[in-house]
Amino acid sequence: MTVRAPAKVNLHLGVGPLRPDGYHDVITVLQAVSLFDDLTATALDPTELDPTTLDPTALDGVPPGDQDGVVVTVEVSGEGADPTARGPATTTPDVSIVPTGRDNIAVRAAHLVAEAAGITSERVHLTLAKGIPVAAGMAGGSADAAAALVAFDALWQAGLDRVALAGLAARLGSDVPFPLTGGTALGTGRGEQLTDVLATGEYHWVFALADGGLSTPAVYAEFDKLSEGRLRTGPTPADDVLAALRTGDPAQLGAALVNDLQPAALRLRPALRRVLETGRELGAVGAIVSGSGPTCAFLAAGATESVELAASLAGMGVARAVRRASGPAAGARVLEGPDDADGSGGGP
Ligand SMILES: C[C@](O)(CO)[C@H](O)COP(=O)(O)OP(=O)(O)OC[C@H]1O[C@@H](n2ccc(N)nc2=O)[C@H](O)[C@@H]1O
Ligand SMILES: Nc1ncnc2c1ncn2[C@@H]1O[C@H](COP(=O)(O)OP(=O)(O)OP(=O)(O)O)[C@@H](O)[C@H]1O
Repeated sequence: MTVRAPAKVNLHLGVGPLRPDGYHDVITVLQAVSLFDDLTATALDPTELDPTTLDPTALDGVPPGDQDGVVVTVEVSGEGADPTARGPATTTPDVSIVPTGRDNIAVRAAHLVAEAAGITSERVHLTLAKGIPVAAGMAGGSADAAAALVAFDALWQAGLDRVALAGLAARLGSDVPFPLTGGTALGTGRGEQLTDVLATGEYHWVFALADGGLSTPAVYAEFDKLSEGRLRTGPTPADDVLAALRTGDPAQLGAALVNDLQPAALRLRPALRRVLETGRELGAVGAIVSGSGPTCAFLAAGATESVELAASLAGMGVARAVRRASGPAAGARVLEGPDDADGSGGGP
């Protein structure tokens, strides 16, 4: 079974002061965009993990005590696939590499579904075909976690409803509930409490991907440093973005984009300033760091303009890669088969 889940961009990210629990209250407007991760879950015969025949790397990261119960192995391709995965261990942790053991967020999602469904012994192999850049502020891990919740709920016939899935999602991360639903939504609390917003129109985005990732906690910590000594009340409300979304006018939305984490991301990655300026000079109607960065998101006036903007940005050589996407995109859903590779659900 394959489940496809979308990336996100924060159209508004208002951040309040640090809370006692280590999180920040936020008011955010999230839009799902058409960059996807595809998660394929294949149930294995338990003998396929027989220790005498098993690939010795298949249980990497699985504590010995857990190897008789629910075992989920992971293989990654695309963005974040570790070229040295089978080579010697390195000492420098790289946030832009996707882990394949128990710390992969999709595996953590599988264990939560197993717990909720009373599953104690299953073997499943996951392949993650990642189109969403890693540690890039586009919620790629969260998309995989959402996809895993949907996949394991179906595979193990757990019968979890949307509310139950959203509850498990919030336990996995603040960004995880959103890719379950997709579209455009308002997030409050630490970002996990979602409500629908009235949005019209289709928006054409260009994303400038950066070399290496940025750690979300590090960016929030930098935000705290920058806020020191300033009187901060709650997070800034999203009124301008919400009003722009009702009009469907990209220029109005572009002018209303807000990201309170942007100064922190720019402090950690000063080179992003130049990327944002370049996009603006090339005619983007909006330019912003996506979430905790380091991806820069540019809103184009329309589809044609986005093609031109992407080509020009790529030509300027300011980014590792440039991707076009449109929003809002659908939330996590099962692909019906090979004919559904475009994610349309196989409908007419
Ligand atoms: C930057 C955003 O992507 C914007 O949507 C999110 O706020 C981050 O969401 P996420 O990656 O799912 O983050 P979580 O896994 O929940 O939290 C990771 C860490 O980020 C920081 N964090 C996250 C969310 C939040 N509202 N306040 C925080 O301070 C905390 O240090 C936390 O320990
Ligand atoms: N399935 C996964 N895909 C990507 N990263 C994962 C996954 N599982 C665990 N991780 C780890 O999570 C970290 C954050 O990766 P992710 O791609 O979700 O970042 P992000 O897009 O910046 O997150 P967000 O926008 O939600 O703050 C990475 O450093 C990575 O090592």
